[in-house]
Amino acid sequence: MSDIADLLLHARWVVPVEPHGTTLEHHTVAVRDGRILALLPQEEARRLYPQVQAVELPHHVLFPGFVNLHVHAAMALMRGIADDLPLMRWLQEAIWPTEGRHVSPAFVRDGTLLAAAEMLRGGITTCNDMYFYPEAAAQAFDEAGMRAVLGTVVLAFPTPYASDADDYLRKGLAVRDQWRGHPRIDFTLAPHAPYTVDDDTLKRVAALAAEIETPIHIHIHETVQEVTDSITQHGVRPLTRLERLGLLGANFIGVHAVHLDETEIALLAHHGCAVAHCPTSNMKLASGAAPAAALRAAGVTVGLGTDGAASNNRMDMFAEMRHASLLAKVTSGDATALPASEVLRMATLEGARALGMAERIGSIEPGKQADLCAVALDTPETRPCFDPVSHLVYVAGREHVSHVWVDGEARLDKGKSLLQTSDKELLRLAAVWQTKLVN
Ligand SMILES: CSC[C@H]1O[C@@H](n2cnc3c(O)ncnc32)[C@H](O)[C@@H]1O
Ligand SMILES: [Zn+2]
Repeated sequence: MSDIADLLLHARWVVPVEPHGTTLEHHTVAVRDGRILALLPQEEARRLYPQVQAVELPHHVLFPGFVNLHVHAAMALMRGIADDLPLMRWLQEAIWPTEGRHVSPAFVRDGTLLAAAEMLRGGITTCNDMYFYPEAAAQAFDEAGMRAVLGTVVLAFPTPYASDADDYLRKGLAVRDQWRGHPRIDFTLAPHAPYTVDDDTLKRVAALAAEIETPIHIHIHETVQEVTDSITQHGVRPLTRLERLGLLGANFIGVHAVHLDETEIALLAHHGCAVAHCPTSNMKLASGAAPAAALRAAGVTVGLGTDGAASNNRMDMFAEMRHASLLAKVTSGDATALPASEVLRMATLEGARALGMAERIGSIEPGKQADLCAVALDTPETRPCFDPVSHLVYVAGREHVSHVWVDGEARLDKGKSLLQTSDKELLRLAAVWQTKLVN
C-alpha cells in the first residue's frame, strides 16, 4: 500500500476498539484505496497530507462500522406482521405460512434492499444474513454497497426455494461459486436450527464446512421448548447432539444460545465457538436472556445481532448494544455487567471475529478495510459528553449517525443517503409488498 492517503477523516473522538478501552481525541483516520492507512493526531495528519480530500467531524465520534452478526434481511418486508407471540406460534402460525405464500427472488431482492438501507443508515457496514434465495440477497447487498455474509440455508422441509437438503445445498453452493472473489460478499453454511434439520444433513454440513473452510451459522437453544423437545426426540440437549455430529468448532456461530447450563457454556468455550446474542428478539419473543456475560467470561466470542425485522422490529445495533448491557445488569443484579466499552466491542470486533473476518474489519487499525461510522454528538440530548463510548451505548441512537463508509466509500454523508436506490424507490417497494402481503 502506498503511504499517500486519498481521504482524511478528522474527528473530535476516535474509538478504534482495538486496543480495548482506548478513546483518542482530535485524531485522524487516513484512508488509501479503501483501507485504513493510519490513525494519527490531527495536527500531524494535516501537516503530512495537506492536499488530501478531508471530512471534518468536529463534534463526532468515529468508530468501526457495526457488524450485525445475525439478521434475516428480507424479513424487513414482514416488519410488524405478527407481534406479541412466542417463537413457535410466531413461526408456525404467522411467519412460515406468509413465507410459503410470498417469498420469491423478487421478495428477497426488494426486502434486502430495504434492510440494507436501514442498516447502513444506522452504521451497520457488515451483516451476517440467513435467508432464502441468497443470490437475490447478494445482488441487493452489492447494489447497496454493503458488506454481507450470506447463508447457504438448509431446512428439512420443502419451501418454494428448495425441495430437500440436497437441493438447498446445491443451490446455495452454486451461488457461492458465482460470487467467489467478490470483495464484499462472503458465505456461510446455515442449517436453520437443530429442530428443523436431521442428523444426516447436519453431518454433511459439518464435513462440508471443514472442506470449504466456511463458518456454520445456526439458531440454537432459543427456547425452553427447543431443549425439552430435543431430549424427547434425540435423548440429548441440542448442543450435545451438535457436538456428537461434529458441528462444534472455531467456525461455529450459534445464534441466541439463551438456554445454556454451565456445561454448555464450557463446551462452547472448549470448541472455540462464537455466539450471536440477539437481546431484543429474545425479549420480544419472550425467549429469555442469554448468559452473554458468562459466555464472555468463559472465553466465548459473543457478537450482537438484530435478528429479522419481524421479531425485533428494527435492525438497529444501538438498540442491541443498549439492550445487551441493560439485560446483563438486570439478570445478574450486577451493574458492572457488560459495560459500554464491552458491548461496543461485541457490536464490532467480536462480530468480525465470529465470522473469521477480524483481520479485515471490526476495528480501526492500519491495513483493515475503511468500514466506519460517525455519530454527531452536538445536540442538546447528547450534551454534556464526558465519555463518547458511554454515549454510543446509553445515549445516542441511529438518528445521530451522520456518516458511514464502506471500503472508504461514503454511503451516508451528513445524514444524506448516497445509496443507488432512492428513498422514493424504497418506499414504493415497501408499499407494493405491503399490499401483496395483506391479500
Ligand atoms: C432458512 S431461512 C431463515 C428462517 O428462519 C426463520 N426465523 C426468523 N427468525 C427466527 C428465529 O428467531 N428463530 C428461528 N427461526 C427464525 C425465518 O422466518 C426463516 O424461515
Ligand atoms: Zn434468526
